[in-house]
Amino acid sequence: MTVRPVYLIGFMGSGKSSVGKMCAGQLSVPFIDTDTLVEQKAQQSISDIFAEQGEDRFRDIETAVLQNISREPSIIATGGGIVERERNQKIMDENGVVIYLHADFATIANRLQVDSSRPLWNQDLQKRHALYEQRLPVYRRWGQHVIETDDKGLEETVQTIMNVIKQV
Ligand SMILES: Nc1ncnc2c1ncn2[C@@H]1O[C@H](COP(=O)(O)OP(=O)(O)OP(=O)(O)O)[C@@H](O)[C@H]1O
Ligand SMILES: O=C(O)C1=C[C@@H](O)[C@@H](O)[C@H](O)C1
Ligand SMILES: [Mg+2]
Repeated sequence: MTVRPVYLIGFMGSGKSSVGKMCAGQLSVPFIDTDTLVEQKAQQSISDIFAEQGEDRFRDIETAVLQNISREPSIIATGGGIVERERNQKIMDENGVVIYLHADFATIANRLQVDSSRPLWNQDLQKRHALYEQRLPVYRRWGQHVIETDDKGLEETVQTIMNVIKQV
């Protein structure tokens, strides 16, 4: 495997946390989730941070935790909005390999239909869709590798990521 961290990027529900954890297990490297680090740093859930401190403050904490993650080999699941701050691209590009997990909006809507822990998913359909459309080109630009997940289950997505990692 690459001697550098692997950063998974993609929209909410693209599978970064679930497949990231599985990949790290197979590779016996640490699994790191920026959302978890943000919650630990703020001592609050993501929903509470958004409600009480606002999205801008959430983004500040997110960039700070991204910057501070060890540069040892690991699998890092980023938050879906990591592309909201330009600086995050520089941090990831300089330190590791960036893999974009793509899923169509319909696939995501299907995966997240019962979810209420994501404040930006928990808004009306038009806004969610606009957010998706706005971010899509950014994920594609930032991803050094792109993995299509629509027609893949968790296991198959993990195997595809492993194949990419073997080659970098
Ligand atoms: N390829 C897949 N096949 C089937 N289910 C999937 C797939 N990828 C993700 N899921 C399901 O979608 C849900 C959300 O996945 P996950 O939490 O990993 O997304 P995420 O990219 O980490 O989202 P966020 O940006 O909000 O952290 C989970 O229930 C997960 O099991
Ligand atoms: O897409 C987003 O902006 C977010 C995705 C989640 O991973 C969390 O980071 C939070 O809910 C915001
Ligand atoms: Mg996640």
